[in-house]
Amino acid sequence: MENLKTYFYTEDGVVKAVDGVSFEVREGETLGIVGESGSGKSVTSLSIMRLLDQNGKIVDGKIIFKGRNLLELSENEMRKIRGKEIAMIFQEPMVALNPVFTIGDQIMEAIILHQNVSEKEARKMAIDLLRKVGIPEPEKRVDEYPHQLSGGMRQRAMIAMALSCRPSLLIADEPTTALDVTIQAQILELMKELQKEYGMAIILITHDMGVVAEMSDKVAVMYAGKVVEYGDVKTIFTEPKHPYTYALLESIPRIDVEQERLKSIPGNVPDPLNFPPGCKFHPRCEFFEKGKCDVEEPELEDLDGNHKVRCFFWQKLDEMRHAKSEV
Ligand SMILES: Nc1ncnc2c1ncn2[C@@H]1O[C@H](COP(=O)(O)OP(=O)(O)OP(=O)(O)O)[C@@H](O)[C@H]1O
Repeated sequence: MENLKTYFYTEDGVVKAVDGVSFEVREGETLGIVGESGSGKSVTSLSIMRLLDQNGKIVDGKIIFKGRNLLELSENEMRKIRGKEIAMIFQEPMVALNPVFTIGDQIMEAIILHQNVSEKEARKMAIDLLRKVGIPEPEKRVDEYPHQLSGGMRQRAMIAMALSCRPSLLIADEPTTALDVTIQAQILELMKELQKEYGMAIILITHDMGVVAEMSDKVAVMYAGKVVEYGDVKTIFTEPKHPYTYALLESIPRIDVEQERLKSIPGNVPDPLNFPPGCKFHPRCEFFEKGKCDVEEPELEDLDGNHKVRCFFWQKLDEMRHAKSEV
């Protein structure tokens, strides 16, 4: 993705939901996109699929997938890519699953739409997929309706449907947020196993830094429609440079340190119709400098080719962290 800009045109003004986002994800790799609610994570992924609400428009940028710019394809060509080459799973499987058709019918439909197989073969493939994603008694489950499955099983069924055409890219938007922690761990493990087997790339959207640490190779931290920090997972977790990334990391519960209360980030995500001038994070930032941060917007600075940060004063955070670690 190169300099993607996706705007929404509303009665109250223009919402710059995604404003100049760039990243890269390769075969077999997982990119985590992390940030609070409203930072533009979902709009970024819906832009890749070109499935925006009516009032949304991609106004600039490129999305190069296997050498082709998705933004230049006709709707017909795009339809061949959706679901076959690029698949998506969501937090709430009922968004993707139709309540009036059986799980099997829906997986078979996806298979038949993109592959030249008979109904009988498609049914067998659907059963095999359900088995692969860990659904017990798949021969029986294939004829059940979504409401007959538990939340975790529905999530597995949606993954089966998404994987039915062996996509090269899977976009997972908060895939485990609605599940309890043990099921969450199982689903993440399943995604990792399937990724290894299929060699697919994953874009994982989450607000949970724990999930990012578990799953990602690279991380893009988003704030108010922009990437504020980008790097490999180890760098982001051990050497965060942006005060927002640092604050997100500080708000994860830890078992190695005694904590009376979890830290939260003060203030709220800014109103997209009324972003603050300068750096959009400055009203919440402990390193804010008047006359600079509230006036100019920092560029995404490339620190060493692999690590990028959008902050004028990232050295201040470094100094604070190093001073803390010496205590
Ligand atoms: N159809 C729309 N019209 C106007 N604004 C929209 C529309 N769709 C999304 N937005 C706005 O775009 C911004 C980014 O939304 P997005 O859903 O990408 O955030 P997110 O980071 O995925 O948050 P969440 O974790 O809550 O899903 C938000 O301010 C949202 O209100």
